[in-house]
Parts: sequence; structure tokens; C-alpha cells
Amino acid sequence: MKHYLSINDIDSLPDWVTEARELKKNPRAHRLLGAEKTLCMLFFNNSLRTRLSTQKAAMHLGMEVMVMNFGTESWSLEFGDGTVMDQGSAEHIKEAAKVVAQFCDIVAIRSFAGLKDKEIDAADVVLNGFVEHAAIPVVNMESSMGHPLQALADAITLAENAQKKRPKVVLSWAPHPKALPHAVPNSFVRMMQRQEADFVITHPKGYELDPSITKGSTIEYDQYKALKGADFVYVKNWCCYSDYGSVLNRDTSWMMTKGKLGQAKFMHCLPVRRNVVVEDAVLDGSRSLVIEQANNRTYAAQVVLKKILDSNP
Ligand SMILES: NCCC[C@H](NC(=O)CCC(=O)O)C(=O)O
Ligand SMILES: NC(=O)OP(=O)(O)O
Repeated sequence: MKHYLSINDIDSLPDWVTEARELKKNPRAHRLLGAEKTLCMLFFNNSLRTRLSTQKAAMHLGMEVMVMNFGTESWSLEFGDGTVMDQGSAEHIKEAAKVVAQFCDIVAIRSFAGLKDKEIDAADVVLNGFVEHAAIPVVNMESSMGHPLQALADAITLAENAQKKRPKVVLSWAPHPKALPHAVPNSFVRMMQRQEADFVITHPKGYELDPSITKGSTIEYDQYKALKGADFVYVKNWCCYSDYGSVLNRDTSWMMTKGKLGQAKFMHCLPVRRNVVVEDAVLDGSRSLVIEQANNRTYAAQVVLKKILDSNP
């Protein structure tokens, strides 16, 4: 495997989950694999979990790590071909990516959707710019279109907690004061489509995700109906996709509550806004898996880095 850009780069999800669970038992088993290799992590947006878990994973493999908050500390980048750069951007992706590649063996990038222009976001210019110009393996730490490290961690968490072979898993939209990207739900849906599960997506009308991603998955607009008999409830806000980037609905009745959750386990990628997305009683209760999910980010990142190091000696 050269890059880890999306869930599609996983050849066998069950095998990767098994391997991650093995790494979790003995995280430093391959501590010499990454010796004398450098991971460079570039953040165009904030992070807590992704930054620490990916660094931890690299350290378990013996790698050296460099981190840069690119969005606030580096030059603003231009991506267009042939652009006359007389405006705000000082550096072109063509130089920046080649320069970064000289300092490391793998580059990991976080660059969220701008949520202004659907086509620009769909092109994922930062991630794909590094793929095109850096000539080293690239890892997606949440791009416009996906968050595949999160979805892999979610698959590990589901496997660890499933009580039956075919659990019912519900992805439930939640209210939020801001417009949030589609990356997390996109990758979660793509991952669930590769799992043995009864998978249902629920959201208010108008919040349909990209139909090319949800194609074949069940959508139920009645949240109560969707939640019936659920084993796992994955809660997430996302903004409107058709009226791109807008917030249509602040209906607080979609917040996840202890009553609605019932016997199901609660999942969220974090960070989460208490008593807007989900009430305290859920996060503070015994059915919440959010801290385990965050812990599994290390082993998701570790299996990804290990596979890249194995195939790029
Ligand atoms: N990496 C996990 C989620 C990141 C981002 N959430 C946020 O930006 C939350 C911001 C806030 O609550 O103000 C998202 O939804 O894609
Ligand atoms: N879940 C997640 O990606 O968290 P951070 O945004 O804190 O990295």
C-alpha cells in the first residue's frame, strides 16, 4: 500500500481490525520497523486525538515525528495551475509538497472542507496536491471528503464491543450550532457498508449525505423508528449537502438522550458539545464508548503506518 487516503485503501477490513487488536496487545512489537524513518504531520485545522494518537502510533513503531500547524504557522498555499500569485498566497503546493517530502518518509495531512464550494471540497486539493507532488506516502488525517483513520478506529471499537455477529448500528444526525463537514459520516458510512451489520442512517429531511456514498444504505427519517433495537448508536452532526454548507435545522429534539439510547452503546468521534449533540447522562453513563474510540485511534494509525512501512522499505 502506498497511501492511506480513504476507506477504499483497506483491502480487507476484518484483517486490518484483527491486526490492530493484535498491535493493541503488544504496541511495541514492531518498534524497529520505523527506525530511521520520519513521519511529518501537517495540520491545517485543530486536533487533539488525531495529533496525539498518530504521533503515539509512530513512536510505537520507532519512527521520528515532526509536527507542524501548517494552517497558522506556514505560508498560505496556492493550488491552481498557472495562477498569477499576486493575491494572499505566498507559496505553491508544487514547491511546498516537494520541500516537505525531502524531510520525511511519510506525510500525514489534516485539511477540512471549506464548506463554501462543493466542487473545490470534492477535489480535496490539499491531500491530492501532496499525493501528486510529494512522491512519498500520504496519510489522510481528515480531509474534505473523509476521515478514514476515525472510521478504522470505529470498526475496531465495534468489533471489541459487538455481542452478536450482525449488530444493528444506527448513524444518527444531531443538532449543532455550526456547519460541520461530511468527512466523518462519509467514512463511517463507507466503513459500515463493508461490515456485517444491520445499518441504518437517520436524519431530518434535507440532511441527505452525498447520495453516491449512501447508495444502497437504509435511510429512515423517523429517528425513533431508526433507533428501535439498536446495538450501537453513532451520533454526528453534519451540514446540509444539497444546499451546500448551510444549517437548515437546529431542532433540539434530535439530540441523543439516555431515554432514546435505551440499551444501545453510544459512539461519537469527539470533540462533542454536551447537551447540544448528546446529553450529559449519556456521556457520563456506562454505555458510552467515546473514550475507547479515542484510544483505538492509536491502533488504527499504527496498522496504517505499519502497512505503509512494510510496503515502502
Ligand atoms: N475530527 C473530528 C471532528 C472534526 C470536526 N468537528 C468540529 O469541527 C467541531 C467544532 C465545534 O464543535 O466547534 C468535524 O465535524 O469534522
Ligand atoms: N476525532 C478526531 O479526529 O479528533 P480530533 O479532531 O481532536 O483530532
